[in-house]
Amino acid sequence: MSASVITVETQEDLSHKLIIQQPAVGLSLQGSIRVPGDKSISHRALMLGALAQGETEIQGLLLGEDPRSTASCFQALGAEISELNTELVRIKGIGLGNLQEPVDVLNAGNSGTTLRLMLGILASHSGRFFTVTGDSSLRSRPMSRVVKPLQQMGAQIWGRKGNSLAPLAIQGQVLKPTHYNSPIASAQVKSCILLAGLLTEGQTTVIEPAISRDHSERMLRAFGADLTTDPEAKSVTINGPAQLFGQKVIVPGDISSAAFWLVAGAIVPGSELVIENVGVNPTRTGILEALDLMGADIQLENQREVAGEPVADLRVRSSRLKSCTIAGEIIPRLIDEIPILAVAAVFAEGTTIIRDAEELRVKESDRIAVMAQQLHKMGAKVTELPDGMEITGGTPLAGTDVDSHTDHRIAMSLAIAALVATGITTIHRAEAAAISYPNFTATLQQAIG
Ligand SMILES: O=C(O)C1=C[C@@H](OP(=O)(O)O)[C@@H](O)[C@H](O)C1
Ligand SMILES: C=C(OP(=O)(O)O)C(=O)O
Repeated sequence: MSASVITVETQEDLSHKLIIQQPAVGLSLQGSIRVPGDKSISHRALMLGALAQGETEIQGLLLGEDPRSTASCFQALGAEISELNTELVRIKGIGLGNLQEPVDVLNAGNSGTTLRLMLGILASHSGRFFTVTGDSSLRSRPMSRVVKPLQQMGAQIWGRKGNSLAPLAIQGQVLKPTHYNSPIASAQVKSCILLAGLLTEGQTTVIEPAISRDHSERMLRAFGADLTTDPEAKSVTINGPAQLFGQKVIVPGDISSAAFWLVAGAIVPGSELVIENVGVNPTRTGILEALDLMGADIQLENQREVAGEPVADLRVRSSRLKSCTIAGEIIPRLIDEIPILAVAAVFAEGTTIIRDAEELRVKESDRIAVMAQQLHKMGAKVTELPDGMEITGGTPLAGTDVDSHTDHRIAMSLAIAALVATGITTIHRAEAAAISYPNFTATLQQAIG
């Protein structure tokens, strides 16, 4: 209840310790909050704005570190992007095919989306040479999932471990269209190939095993690309070469960031929170379906469409949760929310089973192993499965030292768990939250009053 429940300590190595102390009288979360702009949409708006002819205006851009990485890469490629110090950003596009050859390595930082989507763009810009890298986490994440289909299109890409790990070198080529049956449901793979198809003459098609987020499809169409989708066949086709024209983009709040407050509101007794202006694109709302299955009390209010994306305010009230099984086609629609869902499961009656989520092992950290270890340290009953977790709820959590492993989603999930743990929880390397949610701690402070 008091502001001193939360303290941030900056360490000598500039990492942050987020210390959360349980007050004598239980805290609850109240009021209305806003979450920052959607990260997936922010990346795409920056990239398409850079590639389009004319000016693009983006309202509500996420000012997190990942979109900053995208912006700096596309500045190095020749786009003029206004400073990322307000959520209103203007871009003077360079026009498709006109990227400059940068004189230095492009650095995607911690962002898989930046690197994988950008690879499709770079590979199709013929006659130019590019080198790309990222931080130590990104340099260990698999790139063959995009390198292989790009090579089928004629791309020339080199890197360590059979061209699968960054740093990568790319010699841009005139590509040929492909009909790609992706073995994984990944919006990054789908988007990479569609972006490579922009400059490629003919029809480039991607088929996915399950539907993944469709922000690229929506935005490519809005910028003028000729794109068709067949939801039954789970396929998308782009007809190239395309022309893109600058647009006004309004970025809704990120449901992946809202997920922390949805779970916090559900598990902290006596809470009632409204999270305003959240994107509720059906390819992203797996978290709402999973929490509904668990008995959470969440209402969608003021549902509307904003610049081609569905948006709503989400009201959550605390309730008793029960276990559920999360597997199959829903996984790509809640993939980034699994760490915080694991926290919800700790407070649910019964055993929650999460399967078919092996993708989590190759995110910013191995999110299965890290969440299982850290929640276990706090006293939770969690068993790692090769492709998920089994979590038996009902054991109270006790505050202790936990570590984000420099993964933003882990840092924030552990902070929410700490709200219902006894004593003091110290989250090491909590600064990672700024990748997708720069004001996370301030909002946490605001919500607990
Ligand atoms: O396309 C995107 O913006 C994203 C797609 C997902 O990754 P995958 O495509 O690897 O599943 C998700 O985990 C990531 O945070 C953002
Ligand atoms: C996996 C994530 O992002 P990316 O793949 O872009 O690094 C995420 O934001 O949880």
